[in-house]
Amino acid sequence: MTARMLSFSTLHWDGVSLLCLLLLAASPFVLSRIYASYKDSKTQDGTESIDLSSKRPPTLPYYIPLVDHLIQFITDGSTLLSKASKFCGAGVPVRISLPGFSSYVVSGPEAITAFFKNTRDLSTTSRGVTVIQNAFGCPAHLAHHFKPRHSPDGTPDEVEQAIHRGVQTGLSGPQLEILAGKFQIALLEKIEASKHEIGNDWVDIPDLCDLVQKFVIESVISTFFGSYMITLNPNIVEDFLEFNDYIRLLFMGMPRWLIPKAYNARQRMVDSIQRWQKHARENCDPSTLGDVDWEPYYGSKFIRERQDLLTRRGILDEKARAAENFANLWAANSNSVPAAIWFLIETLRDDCLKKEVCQRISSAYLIPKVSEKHESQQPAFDTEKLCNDPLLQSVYAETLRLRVAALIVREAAHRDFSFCGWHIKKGEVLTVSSHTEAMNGDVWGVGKDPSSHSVDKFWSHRFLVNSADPHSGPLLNQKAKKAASRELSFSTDGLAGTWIPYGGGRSLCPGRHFAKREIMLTTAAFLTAYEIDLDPNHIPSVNMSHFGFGTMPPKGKLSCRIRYLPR
Ligand code: HEM
Repeated sequence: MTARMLSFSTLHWDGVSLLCLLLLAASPFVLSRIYASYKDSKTQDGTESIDLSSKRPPTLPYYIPLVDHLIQFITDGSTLLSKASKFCGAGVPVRISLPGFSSYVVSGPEAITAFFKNTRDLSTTSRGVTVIQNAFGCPAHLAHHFKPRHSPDGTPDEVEQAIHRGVQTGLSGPQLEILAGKFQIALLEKIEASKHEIGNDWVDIPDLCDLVQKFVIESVISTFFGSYMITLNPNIVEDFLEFNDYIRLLFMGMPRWLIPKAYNARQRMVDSIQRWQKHARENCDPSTLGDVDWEPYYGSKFIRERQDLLTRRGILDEKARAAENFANLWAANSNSVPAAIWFLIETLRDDCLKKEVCQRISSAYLIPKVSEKHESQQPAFDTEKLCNDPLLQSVYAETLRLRVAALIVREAAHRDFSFCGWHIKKGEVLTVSSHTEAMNGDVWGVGKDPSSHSVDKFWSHRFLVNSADPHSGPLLNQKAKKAASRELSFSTDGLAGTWIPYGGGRSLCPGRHFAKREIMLTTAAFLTAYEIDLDPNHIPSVNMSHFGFGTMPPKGKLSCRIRYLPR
């Protein structure tokens, strides 16, 4: 069997056999590890209590020393994280261990709120450097440039603060609305152009996701990076999707000889981005652009200013700059695109919901003025109206609750400290799992009929509160409201530390406002332009292999028939 024919899991088990042989050779060491594992398992079945006086958090038991929790993390990360969160109950950090890396899993709303608030002791230091190198191809000797820099008092230095401010202002306020408008126009143009292939008669297509992600990713890329990023690199969407399929293995630093296709896809992406950087540098002088919000070379003001910040940070090498631009391109697409697809799928799967959603969308449809010659050059939807609609917001929040599985990581960068009464040493890492909290049956509301709306199922109305109905709303124990009204309102009240698809604290995802607009506009544009019939015999399932890396996409292909709606 050649290395190419081996699946990753086969390889892994071969590795395990090899490890067993090595373990025999190193038996004294192994025995002590097995004893440690046995000790931990005793604490689990309650025959020996955890030594609270040491104030060191417990470890989740594992049975194969050296491999520790690796196999379970790879094969079923969701169950591993859930076990860790239940091991000693909410609020007790529990250590899980992978070869060369270990982390304490933090669970429960109070502990997670403390985790996000403690920006003094917990920072994001280590991950950026490893990720920019492993996943985005920054040359190893330059990766240290991406280490956040601090002033002597431990606070981020001037350039770090400028980067943070740049992301916040570039993705909110007036710039956000410009980006959302650009995105909407780009998407509508692609849908309009598809009329040549999808006419008024039904067409069978093998995978709806392919169609949606092609249109949405291209629109996001041209919104942020300018139209030349696409014209210079016509295969960028395909390369991105292939790269993204391997993201987990790349993040983990899997060597090239094991995953050559991943490295090739990554290289094509880096080459494309470098081509774009060179083209923009040669054809556009940013110093002449002043306050321009968008132009075709660098795209958005946000990305243009980011290039200047890279220079101020001393990152001059083109490959290192490409790695950072690549990281931004990935952040802008990897989570929101599958989330947009899920929003559309859930709406299409339920006729009643589809009817309601279509009504809300049509009330946000802006009737084009007769004087407007180029209809497709104008936004068609009132984005604010879409984003404030209670039902659409509930579908959006429920989609993220169910499909986002982000592992939010912080490090005790500066010193030992006490976390919820437990001693964490300098350099140790703490992790929060958004999906584990999203599945916490002690917190989430399940309506009047818990079996239909259990936490593992999609329920479009979960985030809608009817103050006259104590069973409504996202919380199991919804607090009674003063004035009883039958009107449904969207609410995430009481969900701090529980609904956390965007992380929290200082690193709370700055792209969340754009993502919300992108997700809603995608469904609005598709449902207005097309009639889509999903295959009723196919129930879409979730690709859990993306667990830990943000939004988990649908698994496999989603065949459907589609036609352009006559207007
Ligand atoms: C459904 C869509 C999205 C989800 C679920 C998501 C989730 C996340 C999460 C969990 C983090 C880490 C937060 C933390 O450490 O506390 C993050 C960070 C980040 N996201 Fe998003 N994101 C989404 C969309 C976007 C978009 C559309 C953009 C850009 C346009 C973006 C840009 C970023 C950036 C730049 C960071 C790093 C922030 C920092 O380290 O300070 N995200 N995102």
